[in-house]
Amino acid sequence: MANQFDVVVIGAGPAGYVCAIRAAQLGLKTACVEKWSDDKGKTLLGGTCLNVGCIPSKALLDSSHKFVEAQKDFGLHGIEHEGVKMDVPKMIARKDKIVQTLTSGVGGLFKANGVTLLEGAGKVLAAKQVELTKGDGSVEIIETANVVIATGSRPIDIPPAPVDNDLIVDSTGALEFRDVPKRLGVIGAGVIGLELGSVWGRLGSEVVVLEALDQFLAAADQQIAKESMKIMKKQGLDIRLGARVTGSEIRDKEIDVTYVDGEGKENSLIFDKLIVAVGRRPYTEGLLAPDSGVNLDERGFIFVDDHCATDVPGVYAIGDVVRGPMLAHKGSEEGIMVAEIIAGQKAQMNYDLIPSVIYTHPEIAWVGKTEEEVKAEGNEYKVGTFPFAASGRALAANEKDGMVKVIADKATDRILGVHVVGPSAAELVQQGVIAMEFAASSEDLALTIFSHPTLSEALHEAVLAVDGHAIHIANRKRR
Ligand SMILES: NC(=O)c1ccc[n+]([C@@H]2O[C@H](COP(=O)([O-])OP(=O)(O)OC[C@H]3O[C@@H](n4cnc5c(N)ncnc54)[C@H](O)[C@@H]3O)[C@@H](O)[C@H]2O)c1
Repeated sequence: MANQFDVVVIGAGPAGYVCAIRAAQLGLKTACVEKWSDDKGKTLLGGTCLNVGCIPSKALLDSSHKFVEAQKDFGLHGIEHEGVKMDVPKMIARKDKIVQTLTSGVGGLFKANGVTLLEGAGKVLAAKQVELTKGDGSVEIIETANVVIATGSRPIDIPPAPVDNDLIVDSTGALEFRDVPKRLGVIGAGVIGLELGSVWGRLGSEVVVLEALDQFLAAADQQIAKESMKIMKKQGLDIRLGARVTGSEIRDKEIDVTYVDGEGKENSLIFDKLIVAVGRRPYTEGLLAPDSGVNLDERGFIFVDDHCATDVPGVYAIGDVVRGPMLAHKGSEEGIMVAEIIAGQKAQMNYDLIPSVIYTHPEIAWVGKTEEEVKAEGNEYKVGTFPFAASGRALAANEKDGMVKVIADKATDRILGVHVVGPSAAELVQQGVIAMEFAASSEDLALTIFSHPTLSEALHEAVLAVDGHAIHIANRKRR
């Protein structure tokens, strides 16, 4: 039978929908399969990121930040106010409206680019056929020259704290609280735990974050992690490291959580709500027929090479369902790479320069290597740092917490890593991503003119500090 499509993408999250749009742009006859629907049966596009992840959490982070500013910071500016209150259902409704606008926007982009939306669950069969099971239970077999799997990830459940979607919730449930819990427990001081803990903490919850590891933000540069921990504790987040949750019991609308601390002592805490944010796992349930030929790795991710090709020629996998950081922008770039490869281009992606961001306030962001990684590699390196407390623009904005840190190779001066905790860290690190993508040295950035007064000047000062030339701080004496 002739192929109905050149490409069938399974999953319409930021990896899948971007791949489908790029494939269609390149003249490939493209379909995208999506099974997620709302309670009225309407298909929801955009995946975790748009529906229950990046976008709704940022909406709540922005609302809760404005609330804190109004409550605590307006007075500093001489803005008189009293009785600032938060209408939680209104905040949630604003978030829902943003999500709805963006998800329907993806549908509009599919139409504009000629991507066919196939509503239902996709399954990869042998010989690259895709089985589509629709909402009414009917099944259709789709013939295609290429398949791209982009089915994403799911929150991990842990036996000591099973999610009941009432008192114990995952990251999705934590976006839907109708009022502010008085005592909020969070299991996991990862990205989700810190972001959602911040939202509800700012609105008035007493937040305790229980983290099994002894180290805070183990993947981040540890100087930045320590600075971040200090700032978050100052904001009132009670972060307990080395705290391994061993059990939970629901009694009378309360959760009694037990955890073992660093000394091996058992402790217990009572919460009104508990968020479980202990990581995500690849979502492959019901996806692969036994004879599909697509293999998983030992951790359950779809096994792919550097170009996202699976073991079956013409079948690719991208995004959270394959190795690498579970980040929307990583999945989207993989989607573009794969669409271009299918179209016959020689596309590749630079996995060394994927930026990471934690959208707390201030934000924590980085790209490239941490000082710990550079040290472990044994190469000589230079470090420049600059605190926001010495930035005029940061002081004017009442944003003096945090710092910029730049690491450069001692011999070549090439920038190896840019790490920021502070105001607009995500945007500042993006400048580092661009510089590193062009293999810049710290001197290249030092010779660049930065507008005054901007937060970006903190990055300029940090690269100047790499060679002891910072102007607005005392440089460390060179030995
Ligand atoms: N801003 C962003 O880019 C963003 C936002 C949200 C999610 N994400 C991605 O989604 C994925 C999931 O996020 P996450 O925060 O759930 O995972 P994570 O892996 O970032 O953090 C989970 C944390 O939970 C801890 N943990 C595990 N079991 C525990 C236990 N029994 N008791 C106490 N602590 C325990 C782990 O040590 C870890 O520090 C990540 O890959 C993340 O990068 C990214």
